Amino acid sequence: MYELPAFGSDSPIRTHLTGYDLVTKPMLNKGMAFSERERDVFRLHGLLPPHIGTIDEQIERRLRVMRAFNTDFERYAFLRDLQDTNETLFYAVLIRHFDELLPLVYTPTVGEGCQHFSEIWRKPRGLFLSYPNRHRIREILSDSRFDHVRVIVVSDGERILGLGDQGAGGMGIPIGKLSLYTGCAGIHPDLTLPILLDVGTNNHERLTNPLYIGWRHERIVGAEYDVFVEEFVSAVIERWPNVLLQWEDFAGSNASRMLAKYRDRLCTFNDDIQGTAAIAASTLLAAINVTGIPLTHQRIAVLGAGSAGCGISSLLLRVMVDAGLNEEQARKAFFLVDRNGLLLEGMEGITPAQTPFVQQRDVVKDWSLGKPDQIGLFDVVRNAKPTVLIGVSGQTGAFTEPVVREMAQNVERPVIFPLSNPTSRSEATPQQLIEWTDGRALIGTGSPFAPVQWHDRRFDIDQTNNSYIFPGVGLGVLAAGAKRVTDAMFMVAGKVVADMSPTVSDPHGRLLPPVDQLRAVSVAVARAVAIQAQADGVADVCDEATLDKRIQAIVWEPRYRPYELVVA
Ligand SMILES: NC(=O)C1=CN([C@@H]2O[C@H](COP(=O)(O)OP(=O)(O)OC[C@H]3O[C@@H](n4cnc5c(N)ncnc54)[C@H](O)[C@@H]3O)[C@@H](O)[C@H]2O)C=CC1
Ligand SMILES: CC(=O)C(=O)O
Ligand SMILES: [Mg+2]
Repeated sequence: MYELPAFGSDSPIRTHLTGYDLVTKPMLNKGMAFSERERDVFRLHGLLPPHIGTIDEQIERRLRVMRAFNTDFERYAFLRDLQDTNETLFYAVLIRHFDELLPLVYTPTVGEGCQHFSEIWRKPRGLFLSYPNRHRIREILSDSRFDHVRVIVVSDGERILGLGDQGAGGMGIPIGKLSLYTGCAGIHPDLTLPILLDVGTNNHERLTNPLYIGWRHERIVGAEYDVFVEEFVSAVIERWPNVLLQWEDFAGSNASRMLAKYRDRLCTFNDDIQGTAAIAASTLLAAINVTGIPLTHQRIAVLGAGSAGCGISSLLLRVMVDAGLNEEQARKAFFLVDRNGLLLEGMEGITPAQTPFVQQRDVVKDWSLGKPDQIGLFDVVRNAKPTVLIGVSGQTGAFTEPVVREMAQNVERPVIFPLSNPTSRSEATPQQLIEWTDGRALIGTGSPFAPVQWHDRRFDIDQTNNSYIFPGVGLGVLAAGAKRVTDAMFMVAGKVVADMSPTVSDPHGRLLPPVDQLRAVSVAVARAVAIQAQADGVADVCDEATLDKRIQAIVWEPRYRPYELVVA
């Protein structure tokens, strides 16, 4: 149909598509920017209005239309449509206006996008692998349109951000994540494939919505679920032996089980566990530049001991061990609080991922508690006096005023990360945290928040989101030709972002580079990840200059190339 050019280059794209077939192909459509000569050669006269435009003009036109909508959800739907109509233009707008567009194509608005996915579905993008089609997975993947695929993001829609089970509507997340692979790391859209494993939904609203696009069935679970996922993964390995497979927004134990099961069989990682951990570490390391309290002296309370909570704790534990603590000392610094309170030895239902972080009963025996039979977050804050408080519970407002004020009494600069998404699920708002700590809190949020004005000071709010990590990890994996993804690759990714923190040179600076620098961040992450992949023996070794060339050769810029007609 058309040949992918070397991505970094402006060499012509060769295609045999003409006329309507050309302008309706999102990856080739240039709208009114087709030149006079191209209109002659590709028989576009009449299909397009006579005006010949530029991409800059198109960006302005689209922005004007987008801004005229009343709601962000309408803007989301508009941008999804643009992506499915003219992909180059979609990315050109995104990259030039990251600040404005990231919250629309990603969190928080993508959450609404998933909730209302069935109402706005218009054109195929990615693959829905539905349980009733389980015998056809290989056939579906075999389509030649997917020959170039190098990165897959897959979800089963069960834990979409903090919004719970969205069934097939969860497809909005793989689409959004892969938009960031292209937007932040320049991975060409044709190398990416969003996949939704449609194994049913337990969301009653979705099941009873006549417009619901998914398989109308309660979720399959247990052995049937595992066999289905196995069928999917083995078909993926067969079709693309070197693909990078990212697991996203799987619920509860499925996330860690699937990662453990497949991480040695293909090049794969779980973003909620590993990507989140890396950016939480970056933000904490940046905060340490401000507080001066070394990592080895930090006490860390985590609300929500699920995928993200355990992933963050595991990586921070490793970083603490690297900083000089032994493992036993480091474990004592973690206080993980889940639905039933602080994780304690002997508690029922402790998962394998939580096991390293259960506290000894001895530690809490003299604590003063609100209720004798359960140790809640307030009790932890009062007694353990954490220096860091991280929220990955999906529970709106769980960082209450008493909790935050108590923490601020014990710590000069409380480090507080309400990481749950979307905005409506945040454990506290930055405004609250600043007020309750008299402006002393160092804050990282999962979703974007506007700057906070407090007395005569303005606080920029940093977005502690895995979007700083996964696009660069993907680019690094591709550039290195890595066969597996190691934990150390996430560790270095986290450290690189910390090294780019404005706090390295300015203790009053913001914690993270602003999101409009995500392209530079992703390239730096990619470089470090690729070098680590080589050091870990999961990629062939090459010198750094070669690596840089490979990264440059992959990074695609959204601009129009000239076209050449291939006569069949
Ligand atoms: N900022 C970021 O980059 C990321 C943010 N997240 C957010 O973190 C949240 C959790 O994600 P996962 O860990 O993947 O989900 P998960 O479902 O694996 O874990 C959530 C945990 O919170 C616990 N929980 C629920 N209610 C609670 C309560 N009242 N008190 C204490 N614990 C409670 C659950 O029992 C569960 O263990 C979501 O809102 C998600 O959007 C997740 C990944 C990345
Ligand atoms: C950011 C992300 O991956 C989540 O909230 O699940
Ligand atoms: Mg996620």
